Amino acid sequence: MTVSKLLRERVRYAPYLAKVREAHELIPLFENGQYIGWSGFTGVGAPKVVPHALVEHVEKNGLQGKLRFNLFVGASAGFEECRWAEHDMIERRAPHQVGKPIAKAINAGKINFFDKHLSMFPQDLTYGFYSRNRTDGKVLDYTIIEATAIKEDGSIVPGPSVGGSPEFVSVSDKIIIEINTATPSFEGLHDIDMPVNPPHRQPYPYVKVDDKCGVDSIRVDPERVVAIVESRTMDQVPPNTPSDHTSKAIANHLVEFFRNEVRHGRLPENLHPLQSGIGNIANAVIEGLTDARFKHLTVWTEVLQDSFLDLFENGSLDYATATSVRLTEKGFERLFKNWDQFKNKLCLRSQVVSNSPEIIRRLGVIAMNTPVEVDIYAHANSTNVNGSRMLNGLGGSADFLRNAKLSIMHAPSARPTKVDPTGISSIVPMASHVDQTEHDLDIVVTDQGLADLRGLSPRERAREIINNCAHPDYKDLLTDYLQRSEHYAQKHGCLHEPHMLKNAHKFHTNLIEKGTMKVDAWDPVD
Ligand SMILES: CC(=O)SCCNC(=O)CCNC(=O)[C@H](O)C(C)(C)COP(=O)(O)OP(=O)(O)OC[C@H]1O[C@@H](n2cnc3c(N)ncnc32)[C@H](O)[C@@H]1OP(=O)(O)O
Repeated sequence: MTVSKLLRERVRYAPYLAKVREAHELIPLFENGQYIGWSGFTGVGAPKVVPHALVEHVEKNGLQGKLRFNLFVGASAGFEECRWAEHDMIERRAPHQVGKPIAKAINAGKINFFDKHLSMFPQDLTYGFYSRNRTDGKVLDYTIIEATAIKEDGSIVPGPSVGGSPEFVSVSDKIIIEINTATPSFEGLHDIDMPVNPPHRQPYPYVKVDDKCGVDSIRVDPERVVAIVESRTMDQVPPNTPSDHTSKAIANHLVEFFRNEVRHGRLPENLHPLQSGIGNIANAVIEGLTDARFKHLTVWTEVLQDSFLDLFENGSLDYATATSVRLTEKGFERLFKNWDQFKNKLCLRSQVVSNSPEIIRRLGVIAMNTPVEVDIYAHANSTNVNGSRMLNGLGGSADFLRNAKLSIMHAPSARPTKVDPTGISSIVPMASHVDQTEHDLDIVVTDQGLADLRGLSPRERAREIINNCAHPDYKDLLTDYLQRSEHYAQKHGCLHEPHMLKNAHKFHTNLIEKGTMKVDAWDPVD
C-alpha cells in the first residue's frame, strides 16, 4: 500500500512502514470479548480511525451487542467511545468517561463500568487485576494508541496526552499505532516513566514541577506492533462556557483566600503548584487567577485547559505539567503558534506520575475540584447524582484531594431544575454518595463564600459551611436540620456528627418527587 509523504516523515523506524494498513483491513483482528486499551485522556490523544472503522462495521452489519469489548482508557476518550456506547460495543469500561451516550449506557446497565483512582488504575491493570478471569494469561489483546511520531528505535511519541499508554503498551499482546499527521508532532513535550512493578519499583524522584527524569517516548517491542495506520482527524474539544457571575464569585473568594494565606505566611507569594479539575468552574477559577496577577506560579495537575494559556501569556505562570493538554481548537492554534515559547514551559507525564499521591504531597499541591454536592460535615460526592446516577467518574479528584496541602472543592451554591431556578442545593444534610471524606477537605467554596474547615470539629464545620456557602434559599432549612439533629443526638448521646437518619436524604427524595430540594417539613424523630 502507498505510504503518504507526511507519514514517511513522521515514522523514523523503517520496518514499521511495511506494516502500514488501512483501518478497514484490521477489522478481522477484532473479536467479541477482547480486552482493549486505548490511548487518550480527557478527550484528547485517543485513537480515532480504527475505532471509527469498527463502529462503521458494526453499524453496517447490524452487529450491535455482538461485538463487545472490555475497554480501558486512561481517562475519557471522547467522541469515539460515545459512538461505541451508542452501538452497544462496550461490555466493561474503566476508569473515567465523559459524554451523554456512554453515561446513558452505564446508567441503563449495559456497560459494566468501574471507577478507580487515576493514579492506581494503570498499575492495577498491569498487575492483572482486571484480567484475572482470563484463562490465556493475557492482560490486553490490543492497545490502539495514537502517536504523533515514531523515533528511530520504534518508540512512540504520543500527542496531547500520555495517560495510561505506557502501562497499556507494556502489557498488550499486540499494538496498533495510529500516526496522526493532521496534528503537529508533540516530540520534546513528554517525560515518561515506563512502568516498573513492586518489589523493584524505585521512587519517582520529582521534587520540582519542571524536573524531568523519564524518557521522551514510549518504549515498545517493535515485534508486537502489528499495524500502523495514518490518521488525519484532529481532536475536537467543545468550547468552554464563558465564565459567569457565579464562577467569577467563586474565583474571587479563592483569590482573597490565597492572598490571606500568603499574608499569614502559610503560602509563599507564588503559592504552591496548582491542580485544577475539569469543567467550566475549574476553567473560570484559573481565569480568575489570571486577573489576580500572581507571579511565578507553577502547575502540577492532570489536565491543562485553555485558561492556562492566558496565565502563561500574561506572565503569571512559569511552568505547567500534566498528563493531558485538553485544548479547544482555538487553544491548540495558540499552542502551536507559540510552540517555541510553550515547549520549554510545558511537560506531559504518565498519569501514574501526574496523579502520584507521593509527589502531590511532596510538592504541597493546591487541589481544586468541583463536586456534585458537599454535605454539612464536608463529605463530598463527585460522581453519583442522588447516590445512583453515574456522571463521569471519580477521575483524579481523590488522588489530589486526599494528598494536597490545601484540598479545595468549588461549586455553585445552587443549580436550576425544570421547576425551580435554585432547585438543587450543592450543600446537603448528608451526601448521597461519598468520594471525598471529611478527613480530606480543607476548604469548601461557592459563589456565596468560603468555608475554612481546617481544625474544626464536625459541628463547627457544619456552621461554617452553612453560614458561608449555602444558597440563601437553603440556609434556614440546613440550620434547622442541624439544630434538630443536635437536639436528637444530645438525647441519644451521639453528638459528634449529629444526623437524623430519617431525614438525612430528604433533600434528595424531595428533589426526585417534586423537582426541588426545598422540603416542606422534617419527619418527626424522638
Ligand atoms: C480527568 C479528571 O479527573 S480531572 C480532575 C477532577 N476530576 C473530577 O473531579 C471528576 C469528578 N467531577 C466531575 O465529573 C465534574 O466536576 C462534576 C460533574 C461533578 C461537576 O461538573 P459541572 O461542570 O459542575 O457539572 P454539570 O453542571 O455539567 O452537571 C452534570 C450533570 O449533573 C447534574 N448535577 C450536578 N450536580 C447535581 C446535584 N447536586 N444534584 C442533582 N444533579 C446534579 C447536572 O444537572 C447535570 O445533569 P445533566 O447531565 O442531566 O445535564
